Amino acid sequence: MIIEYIRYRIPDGGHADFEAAYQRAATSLAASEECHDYELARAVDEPGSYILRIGWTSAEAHLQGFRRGPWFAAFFAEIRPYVEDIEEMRHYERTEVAGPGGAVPTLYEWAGGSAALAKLTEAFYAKVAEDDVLAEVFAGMSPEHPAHVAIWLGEVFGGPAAYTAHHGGHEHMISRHAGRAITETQRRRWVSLLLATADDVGLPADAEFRAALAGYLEWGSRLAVVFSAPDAGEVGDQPVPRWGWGSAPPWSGS
Ligand code: HEM
Repeated sequence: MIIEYIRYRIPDGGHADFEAAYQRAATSLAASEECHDYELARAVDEPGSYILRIGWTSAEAHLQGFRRGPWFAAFFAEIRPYVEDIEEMRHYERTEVAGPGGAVPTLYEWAGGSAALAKLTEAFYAKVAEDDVLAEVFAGMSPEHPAHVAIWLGEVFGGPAAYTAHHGGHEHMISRHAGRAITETQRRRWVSLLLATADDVGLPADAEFRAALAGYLEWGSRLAVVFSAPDAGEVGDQPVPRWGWGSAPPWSGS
């Protein structure tokens, strides 16, 4: 994705009209298939300074697609009066420097850290050993497996990158599923048993945490099925994924 930043300096007395014009122009952005997302922010310490951020699928999609497409005329009609107020208009690309700050707890912290995740996977794989669908799948499981999965989950949920540092990272995890031909029945049982175990061991039961946990388990387990298929291709070197709160951040009670 390419990010376009447009900085405006709007003279006194014109701020409300400017924002209203962009509110109308935004319907064209929302409808454009080249536009990923957009956001207009106003400076709090320098009234009249605005920054518009638009995520485009690519610079070419913006310049060749949007500008020549069906939505541009209506968009430009709204913002044309403010073209002279533009101070900067550039396309940017993301760098590796990005991440969440400390204001929102990670899922790892919310869950209770490494001890809580280790308790979860210990209890889970004890149940797996007794399960009519899963026992056979994990019959040859190494004794360290529960601890390793807890370390994996910890890294995915924003804790220490210990699986990457000490356990072979993403590539190793993928290799442990390769060729196992995990079925949909096995996957579904794996997820439902793990969610039930989350209740048993007392992981936070709030709606936001459980939605994020269930979302990751659905996503990850479906990928495990894909990677375990006999005809699965090479995955290549990738970082361990990170999973966050998604659309429902932790409830602060206000
Ligand atoms: C979100 C979903 C999943 C995650 C995060 C996950 C995580 C992992 C990890 C980290 C390992 C490697 C452990 C190590 O380093 O020793 C592993 C291995 C394994 N996983 Fe999964 N897994 C998932 C889904 C599944 C499912 C759905 C199945 C089957 C129903 C499955 C079956 C296995 C098996 C059989 C192994 C090898 C165990 C051993 O021999 O030690 N996994 N998994």
